[in-house]
Amino acid sequence: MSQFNSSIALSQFDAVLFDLDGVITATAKVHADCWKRIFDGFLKQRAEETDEPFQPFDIQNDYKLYVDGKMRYVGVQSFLESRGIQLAYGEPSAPPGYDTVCALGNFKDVFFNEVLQAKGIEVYEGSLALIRHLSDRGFKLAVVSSSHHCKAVLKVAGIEHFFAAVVDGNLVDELHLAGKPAPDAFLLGAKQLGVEPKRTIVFEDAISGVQAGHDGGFGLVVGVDRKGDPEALQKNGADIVVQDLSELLG
Ligand SMILES: O=P(O)(O)OC[C@H]1O[C@@H](O)[C@H](O)[C@@H](O)[C@@H]1O
Repeated sequence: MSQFNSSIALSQFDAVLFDLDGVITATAKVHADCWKRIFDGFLKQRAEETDEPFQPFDIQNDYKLYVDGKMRYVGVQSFLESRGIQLAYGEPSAPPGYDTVCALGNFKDVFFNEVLQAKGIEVYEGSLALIRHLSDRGFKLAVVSSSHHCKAVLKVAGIEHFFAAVVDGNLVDELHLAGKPAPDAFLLGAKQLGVEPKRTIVFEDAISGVQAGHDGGFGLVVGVDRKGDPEALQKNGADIVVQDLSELLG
């Protein structure tokens, strides 16, 4: 029997669904930094207008709990709600700005594109090694990400050929699916691969992502702890937690 590591038998599974940002590529940090930049600008302006103290966006807390893994505008809404701030939703076509949920999300996207252009994309070595290992052994692989940049990131990283299906933010929008923490995007990934959720492994670094994997009834949800908080992933649905995917190569 082929072993994943001492406790996971590969023969129990046919497929693997990977989140992108923070699991395959180091782009979770880029997203988090860009969100901080945009929310801090917004919160500073609001503090001046309302005479209330400026309480900055905290990546460790605010990003992790309210934004990480979620669809762009859902993340904005979720964070604003946590601060008791009401803002009109606006239109996805809105120019970047601070006046609506969509404008804030679009503003962040401007920064994200700039940083990506300037810094490029880092693929985690351990993730690439595991992807190669699974691909060589005939596993069906897919990427399931909330990001609209998912396909571009996979392409620039030169790894798109490993994946038989990609469910990204564009497809979630197009099909009007509920984004993570709802399991719909992962379930669509499994459907596109033609596999049973029970025989599929999910890899996720976000709280919203392990919740989605758990609620989708997947055979194994692996939490990838890039933020030094394995308990948060375990509490929200991860069956096991690793620091790096290379740990599963045994
Ligand atoms: O704005 P995008 O690129 O569509 O990304 C949406 C979300 O994608 C997720 O993968 C990230 O964890 C979030 O930080 C990000 O907000």
